[in-house]
Amino acid sequence: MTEKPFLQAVGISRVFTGTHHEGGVKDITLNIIPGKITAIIGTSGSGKTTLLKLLFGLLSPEKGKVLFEGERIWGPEEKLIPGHDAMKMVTQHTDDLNLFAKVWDNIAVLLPNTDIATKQARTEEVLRQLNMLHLADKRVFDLSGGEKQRVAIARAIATRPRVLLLDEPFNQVDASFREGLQQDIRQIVADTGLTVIMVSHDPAEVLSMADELIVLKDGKVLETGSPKQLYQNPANLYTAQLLTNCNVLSKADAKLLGIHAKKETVVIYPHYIDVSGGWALNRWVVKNILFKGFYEELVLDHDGITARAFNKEQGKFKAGDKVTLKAWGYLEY
Ligand SMILES: Nc1ncnc2c1ncn2[C@@H]1O[C@H](COP(=O)(O)OP(=O)(O)OP(=O)(O)O)[C@@H](O)[C@H]1O
Repeated sequence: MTEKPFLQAVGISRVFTGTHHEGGVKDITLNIIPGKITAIIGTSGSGKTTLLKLLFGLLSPEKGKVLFEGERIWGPEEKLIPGHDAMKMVTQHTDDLNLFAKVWDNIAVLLPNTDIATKQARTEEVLRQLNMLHLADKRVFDLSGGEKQRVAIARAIATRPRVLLLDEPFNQVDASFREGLQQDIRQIVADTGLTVIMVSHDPAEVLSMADELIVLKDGKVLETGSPKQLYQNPANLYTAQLLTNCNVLSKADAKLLGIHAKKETVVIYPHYIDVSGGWALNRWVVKNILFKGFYEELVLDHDGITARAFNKEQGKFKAGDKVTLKAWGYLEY
């Protein structure tokens, strides 16, 4: 017997027609890999949240269907409580928390009273997984935004859903907290086989957290692949620009970095550019130097053409220096 696909979208569309533009998603077919983290990425308005809501059952597709292990996911027009029991969703708003109850009770309340020992053990386990055990007796009201977000995720996984959908869950969380939470979610996925589908704007986040990326453009899937594949070899310029802050030059301008491309548009990641101060081909001028911690970003100009390069030997250049650029890697479109 062949195994049923896990979570599938089959030709789903949901289009919103506005006065100036059309939004939503159009004719999407995809398979979510079980036990992995899939991130949906795309520019603002590309349909990420719409796709997440369709997968979860918060929206009904106009065309096509969403299937969980072969079973249709019903939307709000079709079922009083839409979606599937095996799925839980967390957004950046932690609305469903009981602010005046303790962290412990926010989790425990979701678990059945039939076996108190099991209920206690599960609440403790979930709080431990999210590094919240030391805050168990605090009221949610007194927690920081990042801690509240952890409680929201703990609540979502308490009843052991098989799929967790996250819509920009780390938006309100500061950088240091964010990294810890990302690692904890990766650990939970590794330990429990939970499947996570997340929407994120942050390239660093999706690159380090996801196993699989779905790139959306104008409501359609443009490409899919692992973060490494799509970072190193994106099939589309759009994807390269989503994942990196890259230089995009014309074929003619790229010659100024020693590139002889065949196609019209050349993408060069800033860390693929060597900057040297030799005499021979001093064509570029250092316009600005931005301190970035362990490296600096050089903003360079050549008669109105701008390029950015990273330099780890801080202090080597100053504004106004004439330099030579040599790219040792590039992509062309
Ligand atoms: N309920 C709705 N009614 C009308 N238009 C909608 C509705 N929901 C979404 N849209 C439109 O559909 C498009 C896609 O929206 P969606 O929220 O899915 O995009 P997104 O990629 O998640 O954007 P962002 O990154 O800005 O959150 C947008 O143009 C949006 O205005």
